[in-house]
Amino acid sequence: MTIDQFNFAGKKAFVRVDFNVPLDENFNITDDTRMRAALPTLKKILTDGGSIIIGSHLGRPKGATDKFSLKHILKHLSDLLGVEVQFANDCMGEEAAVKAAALQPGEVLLLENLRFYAEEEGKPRGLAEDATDEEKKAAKAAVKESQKEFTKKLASYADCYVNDAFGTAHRAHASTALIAKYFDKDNKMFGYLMEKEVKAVDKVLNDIKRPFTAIMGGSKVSSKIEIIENLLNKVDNLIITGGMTYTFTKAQGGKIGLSICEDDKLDLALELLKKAKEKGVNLVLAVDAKIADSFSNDANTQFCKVNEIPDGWEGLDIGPETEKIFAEVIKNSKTILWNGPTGVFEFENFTHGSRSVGEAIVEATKNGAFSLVGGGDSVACVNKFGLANGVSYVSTGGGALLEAIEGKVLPGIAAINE
Ligand SMILES: Nc1ncnc2c1ncn2[C@@H]1O[C@H](COP(=O)(O)OP(=O)(O)O)[C@@H](O)[C@H]1O
Ligand SMILES: O=C(OP(=O)(O)O)[C@H](O)COP(=O)(O)O
Repeated sequence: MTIDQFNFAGKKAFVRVDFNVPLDENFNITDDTRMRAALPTLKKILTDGGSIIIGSHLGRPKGATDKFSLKHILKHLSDLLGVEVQFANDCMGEEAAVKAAALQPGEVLLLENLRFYAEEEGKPRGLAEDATDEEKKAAKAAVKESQKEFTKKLASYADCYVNDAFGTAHRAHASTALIAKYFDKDNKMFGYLMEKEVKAVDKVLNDIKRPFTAIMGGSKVSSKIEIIENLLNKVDNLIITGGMTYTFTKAQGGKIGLSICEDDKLDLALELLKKAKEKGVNLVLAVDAKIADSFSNDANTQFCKVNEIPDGWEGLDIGPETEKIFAEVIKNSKTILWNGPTGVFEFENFTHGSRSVGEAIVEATKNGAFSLVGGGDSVACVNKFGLANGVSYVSTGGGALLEAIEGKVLPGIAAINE
């Protein structure tokens, strides 16, 4: 079933989108690409005469907090759609059920952040640090059990299910995967964005022009480091940058000061370095860093070798030597995949590295390379630097894009196809 074949007239659609957009300290949206990307699907449903219940997450909350409330995006969503979008303060409460039931054709209801409930991810929360294995097992079983009710309730709001959340398609969560089984095959489908993203990934995978370079940065070290091993089977060059750098530097015995690091991934980092060598993949790491004496745009800064960061300082961007090395590799590539900034690009003083990587990608693209940039923050980055038109394809997925390129079947996609 494709969305084009479906007539939504008189139907209520539960649409899972990825509105996990970057917000500034005043809760202003700094990049709305992910919201705009879902508009064709939302508009098609409304034009057909359907109504919509929108489900999304925002950030990685560990419970209900104002900081991660989707009410911050409500007004902008109404503006983009040209419809006064209603809001349910709790995706599970009575209010959500009543408002969903009362929706008339052309109306839209946005549910509060689904991740305010542990059931969305299906992982227990609030476990004591010293919890025993037995307690952990019991907590996991309990949340898995209550997840069924949670999923069923979400499904009960609608007649059909549309998954348009490519950015979250690599998560086997209640609203991205489990929910699909509550709809028969004629009432569940991908939205336009999902269709477009899957086609773009297929295009790359079916015809990889070499050298193929992947650039992985950002701050989601633990989820992305796991992806590297499979990517090593696909790429010729792998540039590791951003927050991921320091786990590799520390693993090799370097001094990283206060830089972000995943201590339980040090062995994995060493193993990946070894595997890259065995497979003949050129794994490129930073040699220098722009360091700061606090996590702030106004911090004192200096450049130093990446493995000689003094105590009390942290690496917030790459240094000029590294920029040159990265640019050289990128400019000699024919396929380029970028996910994750080289530094804390939200702070003006730490944008230089990400900008230089973006510019090198644009130059390579001008010279015939096919370039893909993906991820909420990476896309915000290329937009901020005015480089989006110079890359071949901008994806709303970061981790999802990497996993799709890795060759994995994403749970959000499998759930609809099964
Ligand atoms: N050295 C670093 N230290 C701390 N945070 C970093 C560092 N480099 C990049 N980041 C942060 O990584 C975030 C983006 O990471 P991520 O979510 O993995 O990317 P994307 O959304 O593009 O997939 C940005 O908020 C940026 O500030
Ligand atoms: O922003 C997202 O992913 P990305 O940072 O890899 O682009 C998605 O919304 C998924 O979020 P998650 O990585 O917290 O599951």
